[in-house]
Amino acid sequence: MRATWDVFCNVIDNYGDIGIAWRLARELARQPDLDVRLWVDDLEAFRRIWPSIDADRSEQLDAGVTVRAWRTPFDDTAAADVVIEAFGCALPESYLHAMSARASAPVWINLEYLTAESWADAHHGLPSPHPSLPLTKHFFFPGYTEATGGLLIEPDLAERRRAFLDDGVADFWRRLDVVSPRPDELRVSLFAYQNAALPALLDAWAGDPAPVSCIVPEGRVIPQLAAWLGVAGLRAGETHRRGALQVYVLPFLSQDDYDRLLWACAVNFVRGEDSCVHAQLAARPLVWQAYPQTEGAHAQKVEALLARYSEGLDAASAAAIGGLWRHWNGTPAAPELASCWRTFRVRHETMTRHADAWAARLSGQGRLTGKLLEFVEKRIK
Ligand SMILES: Cc1cn([C@H]2C[C@H](O)[C@@H](COP(=O)(O)OP(=O)(O)O[C@H]3O[C@@H](C)[C@H](O)[C@@H](O)[C@H]3O)O2)c(=O)[nH]c1=O
Repeated sequence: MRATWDVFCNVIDNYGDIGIAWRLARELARQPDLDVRLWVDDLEAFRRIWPSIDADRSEQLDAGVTVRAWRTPFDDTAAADVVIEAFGCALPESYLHAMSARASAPVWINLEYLTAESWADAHHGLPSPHPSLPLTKHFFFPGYTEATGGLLIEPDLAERRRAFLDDGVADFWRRLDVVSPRPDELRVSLFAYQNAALPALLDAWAGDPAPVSCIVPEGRVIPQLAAWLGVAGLRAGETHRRGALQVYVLPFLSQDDYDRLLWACAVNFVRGEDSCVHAQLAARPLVWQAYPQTEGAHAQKVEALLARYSEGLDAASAAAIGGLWRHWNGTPAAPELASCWRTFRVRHETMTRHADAWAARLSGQGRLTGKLLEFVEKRIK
């Protein structure tokens, strides 16, 4: 018998909520015997990462997923066998009642934010009974260890990446209207929040002994980049040179094209969660900007992932990557950013080998979709 799954996504800001919910829904829809609906309250944001979405439609089928507009008041609908709320979004009251009216309660899961911190091991899977309805929610923590829910890794990702690297990169640059890299050039992608360290980084790139190309999709970092370049504004399609640095501004890409950008660049500056995971899987060195949290809570997330990621790196490389990550997240670090960049540059090949081994290690461990299916299987009545 086919099982029904409802995934709920409330877009708070940025693209991580919908980016992760969409990857998950697509993966679930690829399983045999699952009917998957994705409820999204901001189809405009969704359309930016997945341009075939029609923001005016209340229901549409895309990539095997039934996409429903999550509106208030909420449409009356039967509750699914499995209900996933992404990142603690509050389910509509009427839907909660539909869940409790079923003969057997659905498996109800709150998909949590990813962290490399060790406490995720102990929190993964914990139940939380609803205060007044006969329903129990379970907390599902993605993570980097066997005890967590794993990472959202598409099973065919490595294969698609290899095929792209063998045969697709030149076409990709052509399609984006960006010249192909010269042999001595370092190509870097930049996806960031506003960042106090950006001017120092751009100075370092402009002063690099070899050419550096920075590929930046339109987004929150653009005003700061324009200020550093000394131009009034920046639009997709513009390119500017300062010293060794060539900047290319791209339109915001589809999620699949953004993955390709991560594969095609030699170094990726990423932010939040989803681009961070997919930059790790791109097997290229990355510099991560965590989503800024009050009281500096993000610094602990950065240190936790850095500790895991740097395992097995030689001391100089670990210091360089650690320095870059800390400067990039506003945490105290020595030496200064330019010096970390120089060391990183010299050790780029070592870092790339390390990134490759790290990606292989991640791909070999438990995947989120598989673990989620197992988790549900044990609880479904
Ligand atoms: C740059 C770019 C990204 N993307 C996609 C990749 C990802 O799926 C998504 C970006 O998501 P993230 O990398 O997670 O970064 P983000 O900053 O957009 O999302 C954040 O939102 C906050 C609310 C969360 O608390 C954070 O943890 C984080 O997830 O956008 C594109 O589709 N096209 C693009 O051009």
